[in-house]
Amino acid sequence: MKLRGIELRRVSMPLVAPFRTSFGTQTERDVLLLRAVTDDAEGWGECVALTDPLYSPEYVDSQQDVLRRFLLPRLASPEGAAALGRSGAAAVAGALHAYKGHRMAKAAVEMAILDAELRALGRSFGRELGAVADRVPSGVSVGIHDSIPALLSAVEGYLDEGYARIKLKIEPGWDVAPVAAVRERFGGDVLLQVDANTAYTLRDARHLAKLDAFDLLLIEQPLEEEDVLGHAALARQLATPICLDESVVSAQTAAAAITLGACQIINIKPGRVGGYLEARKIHDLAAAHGVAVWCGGMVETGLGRAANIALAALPGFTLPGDVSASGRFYRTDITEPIVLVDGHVEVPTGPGLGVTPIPELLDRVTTSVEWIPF
Ligand SMILES: CSCC[C@@H](NC(=O)CCC(=O)O)C(=O)O
Ligand SMILES: [Mg+2]
Repeated sequence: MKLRGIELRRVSMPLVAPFRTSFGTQTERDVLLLRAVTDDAEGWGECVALTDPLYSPEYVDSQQDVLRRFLLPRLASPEGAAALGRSGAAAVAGALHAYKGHRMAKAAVEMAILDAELRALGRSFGRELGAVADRVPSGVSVGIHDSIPALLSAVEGYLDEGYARIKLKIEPGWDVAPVAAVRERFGGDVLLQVDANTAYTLRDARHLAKLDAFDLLLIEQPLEEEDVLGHAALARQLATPICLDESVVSAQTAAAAITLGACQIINIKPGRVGGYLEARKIHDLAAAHGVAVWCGGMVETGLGRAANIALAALPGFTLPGDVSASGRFYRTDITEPIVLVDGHVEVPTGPGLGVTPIPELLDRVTTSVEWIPF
């Protein structure tokens, strides 16, 4: 693997509707894409950092900066180039380990190099990661709405589209009532879960226990990301399984959370944990402990979406993921749109990601391009 350089490209994609969570409302996605150019092929990576550091410490400008000033020069150094020459994408995490954090930037560069490597080999992401299915069920994430009727209308639309599972964003003041209304309107058979994005504290335990009445699959990240012991205490007070998202940033933190009883389920997001190879490690670790995992989403373009679907096809991903169709968030994706068929999305079979940006669509949303030569 000889890397000639990496393009840092920013694209701005309007969302089809505002997406409100406990930490804010998004109306467009400012995405950092990486294009790795090697002697044998080109590969694409997607950095999932949001515009503001409200989901995690990373924000998109910080990730472009850390790539430009630290991560890419390290990979371009003689040691980095030698490691890449020997082991390709498998060398990226080790080569960048000295730099703390910035996992979303590290994940994006590993993804781009892995994509180039696999395209050159003619091997798909799914084949490389260990996919055991050619399609996976898709859940859908539903934001906080202005009213219960508006929420019910949105949920009805997603159920009509065939989504296999409904996830409701919640926050203090918008939790028990919307969940009860969805259960009342659509019945007990709908697979239903909630995501608080760290909005509660342990003092809310008795209130959160009211959600036990609604047969939820899980409660995702109720407490702040570093409160692992708080999640363990909360798990002892709730019947509904606790699922961690923001708290799990590596296989190490996944092991600690499982051992401490802080979670019974894990939402795996490759960008959050530093890449698809670390994501697979967490999948393997969770399986060894009998912990179910599912693939989370960060409102990715079709590039990240395609890679997530390949990951979601691994055997331990036993719950529907946030791997929804492109149309959930975007009127026009930068790739061929990912579509929902009978509640499932197809695992791409082509080399690498199996999808590539459509040049004219990519150019239409591009806001900047920066070339980093190696
Ligand atoms: C902008 S919200 C991103 C984080 C959120 N992601 C989703 O709700 C799923 C988004 C998607 O389907 O891509 C989560 O905490 O799980
Ligand atoms: Mg979440």
